[in-house]
Amino acid sequence: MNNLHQRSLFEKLWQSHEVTSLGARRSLIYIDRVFLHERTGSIALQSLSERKRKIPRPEHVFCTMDHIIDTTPGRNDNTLMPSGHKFIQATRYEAIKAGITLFDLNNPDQGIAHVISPELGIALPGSTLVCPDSHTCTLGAIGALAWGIGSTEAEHAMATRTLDLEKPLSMRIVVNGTLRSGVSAKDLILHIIAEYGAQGGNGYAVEFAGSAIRDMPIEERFTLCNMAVEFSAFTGFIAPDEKTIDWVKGRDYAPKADTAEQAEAYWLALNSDEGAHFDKEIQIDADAVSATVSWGTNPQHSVAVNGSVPNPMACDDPQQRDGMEKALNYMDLKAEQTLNTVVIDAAFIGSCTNSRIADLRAAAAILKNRKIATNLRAVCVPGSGRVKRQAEAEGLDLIFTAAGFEWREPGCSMCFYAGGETFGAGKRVISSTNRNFEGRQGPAVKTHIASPVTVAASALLGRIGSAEEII
Ligand SMILES: CC(C)[C@H](C(=O)O)[C@@H](O)C(=O)O
Ligand code: SF4
Repeated sequence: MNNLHQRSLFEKLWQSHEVTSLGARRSLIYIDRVFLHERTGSIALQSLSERKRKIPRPEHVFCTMDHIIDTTPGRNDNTLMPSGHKFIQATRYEAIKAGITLFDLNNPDQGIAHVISPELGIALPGSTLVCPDSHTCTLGAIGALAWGIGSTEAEHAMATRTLDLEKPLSMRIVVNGTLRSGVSAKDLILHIIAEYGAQGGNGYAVEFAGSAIRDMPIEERFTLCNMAVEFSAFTGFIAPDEKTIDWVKGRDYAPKADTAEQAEAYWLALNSDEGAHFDKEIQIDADAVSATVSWGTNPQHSVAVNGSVPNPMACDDPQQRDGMEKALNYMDLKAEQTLNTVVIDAAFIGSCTNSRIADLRAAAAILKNRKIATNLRAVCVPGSGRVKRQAEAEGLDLIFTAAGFEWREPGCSMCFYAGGETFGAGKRVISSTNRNFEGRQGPAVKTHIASPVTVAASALLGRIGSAEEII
């Protein structure tokens, strides 16, 4: 039974940040922290400074270099993106002038925005954080209300600490049961998007709940929420629990001493009340999820690694059928072709989806004492300087390089061609990233998205394959 006192987590997060109602589902929402990167943040900073607008609370604004920077060892401001160094230098100049915190190329804490903002305790449970980048929803994993905005909104948020927002509808995705061994959050989110469509979350703020989510380590929760935007959701989030508190505790920008205790008690109360209303609910059986890989040009085009490419003729919706046919054509695949016979040219482990320490450990466990297939190029790019150092302290870098992977400096790298890094025209890549759109990883590149263990296993096999085939 619903009543007005029973509120969903989303209601609690929204109401605790509502400065005022602007009528007709619009509210002015208080923004706790703004995060920027050099690709879009530089534009917002430059525009603010041209209009002579100051950032009144610069201590709440942070900026990293991740998108277009070079990720090869010994890097400098030069990048494969034509005139990319100008973005980097403009970001540096404006960030210093505005007095915000900058994680510059040589900063030991530099990394991908969505990896470092929780890692440093800048994103916190119960807080609002915005960034001109669509994967800001990643931070919902620890119970933050975080979403991607445009550069103009970023200017507004920096200048006023508020944003005028239309309230999304609420959805709860309840995942009960247990994910099978070798099946991770990445497989789960690809499964959900394949099942309910890339538009399935459009207009909704999505809470992930259920026993499989409670059982999930925090690092996998980041992966799950990261792809809420690939489901077209406004954002995705998970109620904080003891695991969240342990993960956040003591981080650089997290509350300290007495305020930490108060904050932790508050965070633990941030969950959906029994009987709270949701505009939509979906139930997923975790036991039914297999290791999953994309075959097409949209994350919705995903199937079990051991399965086969669907036949567009079997699809009733003419628009979707057309999309599937175009995707098969671009990906150079045939309807009903078995996926684990598809030969790959390259493998990539990295991105804000899967470049945290748990991802690298999981991939390294598959690669240990093994070698990647001949004629295959494989690259691993840790998500942050901290992840990289931790991995090196554990000897994971040596496992990757002994297997034949390149080991690089933190950044978005081959997740997105914006920085110019690519495996080369027309190559077929198995990738731990979140987007498989045409040209996403470079001209004519064919991207198959999968979990880090599937990427590692496929790199060894030289074709798409699951970890089950290795162990
Ligand atoms: C460049 C940036 C705005 C973009 C985003 O919004 O997500 C990028 O990070 C991506 O993954 O496509
Ligand atoms: S790693 Fe990829 S998805 Fe994530 S912010 Fe960078 S470009 Fe976007």
